[in-house]
Amino acid sequence: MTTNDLQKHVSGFVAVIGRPNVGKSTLINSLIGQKIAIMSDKPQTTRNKIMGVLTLDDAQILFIDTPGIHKPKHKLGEYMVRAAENTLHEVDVILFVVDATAKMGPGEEYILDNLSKIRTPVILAVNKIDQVPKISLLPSIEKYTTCCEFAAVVPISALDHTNLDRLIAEIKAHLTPGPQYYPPDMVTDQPERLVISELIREKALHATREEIPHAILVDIEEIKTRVNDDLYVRAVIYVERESQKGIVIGEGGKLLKQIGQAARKDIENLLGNKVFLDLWVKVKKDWRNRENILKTFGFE
Ligand SMILES: Nc1nc2c(ncn2[C@@H]2O[C@H](COP(=O)(O)OP(=O)(O)OP(=O)(O)O)[C@@H](O)[C@H]2O)c(=O)[nH]1
Repeated sequence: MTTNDLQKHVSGFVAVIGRPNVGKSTLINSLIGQKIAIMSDKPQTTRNKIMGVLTLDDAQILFIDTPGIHKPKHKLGEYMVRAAENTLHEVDVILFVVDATAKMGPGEEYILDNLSKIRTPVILAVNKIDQVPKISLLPSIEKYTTCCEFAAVVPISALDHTNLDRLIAEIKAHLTPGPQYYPPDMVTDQPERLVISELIREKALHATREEIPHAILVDIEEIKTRVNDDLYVRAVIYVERESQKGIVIGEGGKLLKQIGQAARKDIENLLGNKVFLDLWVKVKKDWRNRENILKTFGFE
């Protein structure tokens, strides 16, 4: 990059917020083009902040995928809300993602109320427009624009990649000249173990469907590089009750094996190494309400 290019180069942080299930992970994945954030059909699965880095010729955008803001129900919920709110003060732009197929509800009102206390510019991304007729789009957008001021409003489909260029342009307009923080080939600054635990969690949630809503926590106990750069990973899936342990393991260990195989494939794709995944299931009663356990897993 020449000095002249550097002067034109902008960079900054963007917090992606929105009610669970509006499509934040899908959007980040579509923008960055690589699977880094957890995806699930169930709400509130994004528990850790996963950062994706979009490197363009003239800009570098660092996305922070904040955990879904919602009213705290337990300690983990409180952590998520606090972390998200702190982040919002520090970023250059807030990307508020809403679902065009759903009415504006208490979840959005709660977020809007929080946003009104923050001076960071907010871009409203109205997602899933592939699912709604054009005629009903405007009235639903107006619900938001009449009550709040946005730096921009961009209707998008994260799934179909519709209007994502415009979204990027709007984001770029709010960034200031700055350096490339990360090398261009870097898509996430998360430690390997966080990404690996997210992938395992995603597979476990997917495999157990409705039976274990959010009672799963994954801890990576060990990562070791073996000969030929093969990776050995020992991970524990923590559940809250003995009965849930049985569900995750499945008959004759069938389900756990399935979770392990699916996760291993994704980890190998992501890291480009052959992986040996040593997967365990353990019970830790009521982990959601224990602050020290949260700390152990890196939730400061
Ligand atoms: N039709 C349609 N579906 C979408 C679009 N974007 C996301 N989805 C779907 O919406 C569901 C939720 O998407 P996610 O990306 O997991 O949502 P999220 O906001 O990250 O959810 P949390 O992590 O729980 O906060 C998934 O089934 C996606 O496939 C879109 O543009 N169009």
